Amino acid sequence: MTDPTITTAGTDKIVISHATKVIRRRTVLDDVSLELPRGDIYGFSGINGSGKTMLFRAIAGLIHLTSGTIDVFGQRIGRDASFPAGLGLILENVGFWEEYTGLDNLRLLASIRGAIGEREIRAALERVGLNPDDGREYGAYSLGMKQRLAVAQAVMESPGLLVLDEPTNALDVDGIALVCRIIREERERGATVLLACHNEPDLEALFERRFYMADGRIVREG
Ligand SMILES: Nc1ncnc2c1ncn2[C@@H]1O[C@H](COP(=O)(O)OP(=O)(O)OP(=O)(O)O)[C@@H](O)[C@H]1O
Repeated sequence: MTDPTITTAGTDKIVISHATKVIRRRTVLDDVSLELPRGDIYGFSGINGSGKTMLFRAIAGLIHLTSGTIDVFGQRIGRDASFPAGLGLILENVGFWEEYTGLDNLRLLASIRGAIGEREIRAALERVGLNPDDGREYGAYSLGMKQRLAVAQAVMESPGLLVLDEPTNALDVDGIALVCRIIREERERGATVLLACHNEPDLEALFERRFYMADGRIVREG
């Protein structure tokens, strides 16, 4: 029998309805409503503090909305699921273990879901140009290597939804081109991609729809 608490409408889209978040009497997300069909690359632009990261945190289930709802492919976040099933995430301040190598970091993260094994983990590292057998600890990585590892962990489980907040931070020209290629490949695989960035023409060229945010609101599309 179908569980009546599971939302079945909109299984092929992300539906954000009047999403509002107030933190210490400041409205940081203000009545955001969007429908994002599965399978496209959606870009979010806006000045610092306009609410892109807050929106991404809400979609990822990392913050609870003050009011409004977010349904990801038919699952209401915070009710049917704590976070979207099959989520790959890059957000600032999402940490790795400093004293472990990149490979050991990914092994630990992969062990949470148990969905992939050693072969996929190594392939994810190679895909972002990191050597799986590099013995250095994460704490000794350069900023660009750290960002590459963040991309590897986001894509390693072939997620259905990629939420990428400034995924090319700290990357050189080659790194940016590589991440753009990976995002394009992920989209071709069928992933839906939400992407926030600042003046990154290479990333912006990937956007299929683009939303501008200001003061916690979507102010325009285009
Ligand atoms: N933990 C917090 N407590 C209170 N306010 C916060 C917190 N985190 C963010 N904010 C506020 O929420 C608003 C939206 O911030 P957010 O990080 O979503 O912006 P952004 O568009 O991602 O900016 P950036 O381009 O700098 O990453 C800002 O005014 C910020 O000061």
